[in-house]
Amino acid sequence: MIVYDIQNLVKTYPDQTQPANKNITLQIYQGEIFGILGDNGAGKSTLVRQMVNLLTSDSGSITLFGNNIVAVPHLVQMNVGYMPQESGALNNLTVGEALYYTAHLRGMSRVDARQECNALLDLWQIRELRHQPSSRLSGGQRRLLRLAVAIAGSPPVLILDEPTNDLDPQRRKLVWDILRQINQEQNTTIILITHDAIEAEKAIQRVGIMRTGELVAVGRPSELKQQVDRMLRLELFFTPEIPPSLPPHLSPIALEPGHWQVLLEWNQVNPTLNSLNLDMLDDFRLYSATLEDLYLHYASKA
Ligand SMILES: Nc1ncnc2c1ncn2[C@@H]1O[C@H](COP(=O)(O)OP(=O)(O)OP(=O)(O)O)[C@@H](O)[C@H]1O
Repeated sequence: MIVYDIQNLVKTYPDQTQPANKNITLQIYQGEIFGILGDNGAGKSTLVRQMVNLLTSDSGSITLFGNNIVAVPHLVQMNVGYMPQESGALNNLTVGEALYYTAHLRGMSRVDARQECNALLDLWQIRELRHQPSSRLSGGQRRLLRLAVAIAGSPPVLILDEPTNDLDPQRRKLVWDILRQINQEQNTTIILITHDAIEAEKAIQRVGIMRTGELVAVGRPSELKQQVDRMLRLELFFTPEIPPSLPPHLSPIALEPGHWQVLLEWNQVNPTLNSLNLDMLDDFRLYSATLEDLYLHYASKA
């Protein structure tokens, strides 16, 4: 069953010359975890903000469960738990109040909303913050509260804009575990934007990769990886001022100053290694492809 049907979506911000989204067509199916990956400024947040009706589109259409989201009031509010990337305070509500009122507004009785609040405090391991005003939380604590608010009342769809930002490794794992759990137990459809490609690989079932406002690849990671799977990732570490010379047909991706990545066919490995002046390198490593390589492959193609 199709949950979201997005057709030919275009959005240009008033003061911009280039569109932030160019003709995006995408279907999201019930019960899937769909990851949106892409570089900074690729148009990911713009896309999801249109999907939750916070931003109007210039043209194109979005339906949710078969109804146009602009034409049917409250459709998004009743069905979608949205966590924006920016996480300001929730109107000075305490943590417990934010969870209780959200669950109640999403249709739960007062008694059920109180139970939901308690369950969420335990699930997200934030019980000790129950009476704390949300304005006095740390960035990571606020992120967990925002996630808990998004899932309060068990909406059938979640849209999460960078759910693991600001979190330490232990809490990142908690987030991925909980998302997998509610997806499996409640068949919740989860759409998430992430830069956490390595962790996302364990959870997401389909991925859409965006580049300069366009969806450049959509599919299961395993399908998309067939393009790069036969490839190996060579990482080169060197003094930033003295980059190594590579055979001309290879284009390195600069991960940071003095750290390059090159995707190689198997038969290119030996000639490439032989061509390198190892005295000029601090180190090199060779890996098989991951979702992160897939993302770099599609997102950074010229
Ligand atoms: N409110 C705005 N007004 C004008 N331009 C905007 C606005 N928000 C975003 N943009 C521009 O639209 C483009 C897409 O931005 P968007 O925030 O959707 O990217 P993103 O993929 O979510 O990036 P990031 O990973 O950095 O969050 C960028 O060029 C950005 O500068």
